[in-house]
Amino acid sequence: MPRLVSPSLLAADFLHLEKEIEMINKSQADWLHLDIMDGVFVPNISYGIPVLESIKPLLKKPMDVHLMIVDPDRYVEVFRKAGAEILTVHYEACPHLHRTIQHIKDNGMKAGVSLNPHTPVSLLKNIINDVDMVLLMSVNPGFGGQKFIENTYNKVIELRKMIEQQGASTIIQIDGGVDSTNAKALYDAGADCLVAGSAVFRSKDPLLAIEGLKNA
Ligand SMILES: O=C(CO)[C@@H](O)[C@H](O)COP(=O)(O)O
Ligand SMILES: [Fe+2]
Repeated sequence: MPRLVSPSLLAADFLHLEKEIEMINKSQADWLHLDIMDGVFVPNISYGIPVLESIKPLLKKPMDVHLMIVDPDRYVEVFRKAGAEILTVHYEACPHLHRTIQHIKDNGMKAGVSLNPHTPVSLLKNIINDVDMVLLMSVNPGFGGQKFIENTYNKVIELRKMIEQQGASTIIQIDGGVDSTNAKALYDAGADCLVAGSAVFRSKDPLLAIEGLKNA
């Protein structure tokens, strides 16, 4: 199984984004995680399209875009044009999830679906073979720097079992409160990709923090 690390830009120094992107390029990070929040689906507003467009020419890694917005279908083309390679939508925001996933794939991107901490993994049974990635939220979406929810381990194990039983090749991504204290246990439980904001950008040595997560 791959061990991927996708640092979340939400915890970066926004006054010096160029420096932060150069650090990501030099690092062992596999992707860059970009959190888009609309103040409606989640009680916070982050950053948007112009920031992604500015970063794109400098960034040498795939853009892993996590949409925490209502009606994400409306913005699929916009995020492809802004440079997204992976586009993840929330289960809770998509009444026609199968159509939304198809829409993302038709635009040449990998499609992900994210579950809030209270949303059961079992609800993915009829979509798991169609998605490239499942993002399990290990905090309530909307903010960085929150405490990891321990029940996430049970969800990872259940999801890994579902993926194997249904012969899918879906990547399991974990997002929220990930750091050096839980990274190894998450990989051991069956996670493929760890998102980390504070643990990377707020650390004294972000390059080392990324290396630590990758080799946990
Ligand atoms: O999607 C989100 C929050 O809603 C995340 O991607 C956070 O940005 C992760 O930050 P840390 O919990 O690692 O500080
Ligand atoms: Fe995220």
